[in-house]
Amino acid sequence: PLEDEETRGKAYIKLLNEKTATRFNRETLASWKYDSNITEQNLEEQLKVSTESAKEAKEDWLKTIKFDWGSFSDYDLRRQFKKFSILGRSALPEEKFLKLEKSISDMETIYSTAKICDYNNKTNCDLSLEPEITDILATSRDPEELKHVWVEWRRKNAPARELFKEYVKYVNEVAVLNNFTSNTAYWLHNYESSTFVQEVDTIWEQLKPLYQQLHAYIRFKLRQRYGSIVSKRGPIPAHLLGNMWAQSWVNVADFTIPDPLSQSADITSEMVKQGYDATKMFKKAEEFFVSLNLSKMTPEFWEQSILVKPNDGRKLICHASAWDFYDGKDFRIKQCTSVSFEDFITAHHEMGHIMYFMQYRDQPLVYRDGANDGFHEAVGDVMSLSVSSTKHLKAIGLMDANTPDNDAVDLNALFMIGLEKIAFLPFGYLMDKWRWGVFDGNITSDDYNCKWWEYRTTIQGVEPPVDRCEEDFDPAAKYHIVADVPYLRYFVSFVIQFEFHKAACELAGEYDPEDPTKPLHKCDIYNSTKAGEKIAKMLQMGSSRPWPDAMEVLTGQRKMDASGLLEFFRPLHKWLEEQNTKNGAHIGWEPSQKKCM
Ligand SMILES: C=C(C[SeH])C(=O)N1CCC[C@H]1C(=O)O
Ligand SMILES: [Zn+2]
Repeated sequence: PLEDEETRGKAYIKLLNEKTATRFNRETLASWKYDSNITEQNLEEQLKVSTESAKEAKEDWLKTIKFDWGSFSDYDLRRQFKKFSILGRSALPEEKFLKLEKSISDMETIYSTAKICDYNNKTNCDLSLEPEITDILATSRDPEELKHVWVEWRRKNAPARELFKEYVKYVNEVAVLNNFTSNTAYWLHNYESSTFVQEVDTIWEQLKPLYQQLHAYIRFKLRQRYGSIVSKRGPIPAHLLGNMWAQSWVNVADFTIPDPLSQSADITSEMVKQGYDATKMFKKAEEFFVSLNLSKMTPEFWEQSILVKPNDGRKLICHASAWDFYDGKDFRIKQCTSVSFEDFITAHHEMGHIMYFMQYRDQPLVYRDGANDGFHEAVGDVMSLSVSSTKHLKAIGLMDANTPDNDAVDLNALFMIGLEKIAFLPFGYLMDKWRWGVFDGNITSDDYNCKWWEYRTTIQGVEPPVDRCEEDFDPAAKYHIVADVPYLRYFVSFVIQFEFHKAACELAGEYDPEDPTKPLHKCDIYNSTKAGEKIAKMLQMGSSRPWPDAMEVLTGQRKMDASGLLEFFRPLHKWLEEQNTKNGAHIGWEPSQKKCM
């Protein structure tokens, strides 16, 4: 009878969680070994472990689906069985499984080992994305050099096109084997809402006016700086925005900041001056979490993490990442850290992942995940919103303590955060919009690249510095595309992190909607154990309940909405509108004149 089966099911799922944690630990150790040291042997070992693991997963899955778990009375038991009943990639027959794993690791290896030649010294062809090319895009003000690195990086990644086509075929097969219509539906089921894409579209429509104001202002300033290569009314040339993907504009702050006279020395030079190194950056990030009464990093974290690019000549994947080894104590970050404010923020971002891993480590394995993927990306960023406030930068000595506490200084700080957060939104939106089109078959391999540029020009308002064609494959210039990492999580994160920040700031007594002397953008939750307590409670839930239940614990709300972000940037929005009116800047952009054949 059912109650015996439900009792048996409880015992079964407990063992399955423990067995799966051990298997995930073995898999993750093999992946770490390859990602942190790209060699044929480490790849072979990694493929062997994941193939072995897939076989075990399938055997377990065949037992799991035998239970009539849908009729169990216990919600939690049903939820665990439901999650385990989705087998994932292990559903593929072995040789296709291997082909899929290999196509992804081959694409990632092209990306992680690609090098280009130096524009100013053609004999040096040893420039990697991190740190060399990233630094050039951040600091060069020579449009020809910027064009060179932009085009060359894409030329070196175009060979991923054929591998990507094969990847699309196999991930769609995995989706169908798991009873999803395509990989799009498989990715979206993480958000447990049949209307999630509509919710995202609605939020983007609410945020577009703010983005258009920032875009108009930045285009005006770039035209002042670079002249007619920046048009008055067209999209912004993507290579001039200080970032390989134009997804963050913080590196053009020096000539666009609202009040240059009130701008303190840029934080990066302060960090260099004060002898910051990678370890100090991560220790500072840990200090922030500990100030909220959240956990310290484990000894294994400091022993096993890779916080600076190894200089022993090895090849590795430098894209920053945080790792859970599913044993409750081994948690690591791999980041090729440069001493810069941008990387200081990323350090907080990655440590936010580690914090989440630690907070939910006592959950059953199947719940050791974000409430949705956006939650996982938001944790560290919530801390960074406080760290980036003038109040905090002064408190940790990265901004001169004598800097006056006035609106001009606060507007500069708000502008800096806007160059990161507002600029990102259309990019965070279009990355998966394009991939959903590809997985659903609406975008065929004949128009991968020109559809990509259609979205980039119409949604993000940026254009390539030179004409493009279908032989190019510009999406592969972005890590997440070649590494099979969904991207909607970052758009979701950039919206909900302001809801979390707003709730945390109220708990910390740092923000009061009725008190104009406590606006949201001046809030710093540092040392607020009250805020920390609620954040911890939300994180401890992992994915044990649908994400609105987790959000409700911290914010009292159950919906993703843009009001927190719009409230945070209200003063900047007003200032941008005034500036654009004063400058007669065109709002929005006309179609690009660049070709894509
Ligand atoms: C830092 C990470 C590792 Se989860 C990252 O990929 N991010 C963080 C912000 C957006 C996205 C990107 O770099 O494109
Ligand atoms: Zn992340």
